[in-house]
Amino acid sequence: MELSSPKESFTDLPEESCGSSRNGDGVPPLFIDHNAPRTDAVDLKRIEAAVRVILDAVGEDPDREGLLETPARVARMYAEMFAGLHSDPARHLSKVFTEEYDEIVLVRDISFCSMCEHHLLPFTGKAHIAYLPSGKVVGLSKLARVVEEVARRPQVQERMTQTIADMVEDRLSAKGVAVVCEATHSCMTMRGVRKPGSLCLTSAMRGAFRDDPKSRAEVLGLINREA
Ligand SMILES: Nc1nc2c(ncn2[C@@H]2O[C@H](COP(=O)(O)OP(=O)(O)OP(=O)(O)O)[C@@H](O)[C@H]2O)c(=O)[nH]1
Ligand SMILES: [Zn+2]
Repeated sequence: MELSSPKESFTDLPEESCGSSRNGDGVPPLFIDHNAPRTDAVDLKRIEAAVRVILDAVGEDPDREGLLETPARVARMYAEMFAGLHSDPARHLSKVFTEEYDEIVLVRDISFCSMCEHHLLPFTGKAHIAYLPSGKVVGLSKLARVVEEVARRPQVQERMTQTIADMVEDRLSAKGVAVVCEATHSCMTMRGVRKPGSLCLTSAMRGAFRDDPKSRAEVLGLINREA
């Protein structure tokens, strides 16, 4: 199964295609964040038209003053929420450095906001990423960047968790990878079954964390430890 699921190869994207290299008015930005995913690959005009249809269909007047700018706002919002479809989050893991450290590295409580692919409603929570290095480590912020960008896709939590684990395992050649995500799904809290407070936990274990019960228990103990 293709877990990272970009629709094309992004390795050949020109550098300037990453980040908000221009805004809607064609005015150059103050700076270019080369770490940011693309937000310019989304068809804003088609989203705007669709939002007008939705407003009309629910019985609203898309031409009343308060809603005039709403289709454009929603289009920009989707471009932001789905920017991860147009980038390869694993690129953040390309700058690794050598360090003789072979114990657990864990970054906990990385907040994220993703979109459930069934209802296009947000699921929000925290991701915890641990790995056992094999001579190579990566900047800690890069793990958070991977979470931030993988989250910006329509998906289920299970796939998001596995995608992150596979990227870390692959790029760092880690001896073990553990990813745990915990999230609240709006589609379960604000509609449908309406269960506020319910939490979904998913994990993806690779290498030693999957095969060795002691390593698995150690990393889960660190993830669950009181801060
Ligand atoms: N496994 C999994 N399910 C999810 C996730 N996000 C949303 N869902 C579920 O997707 C399911 C979609 O079920 P359907 O029966 O097709 O849609 P529905 O009639 O809107 O379902 P209800 O939410 O029960 O009202 C629901 O049970 C959601 O809770 C996720 O990340 N992982
Ligand atoms: Zn849902």
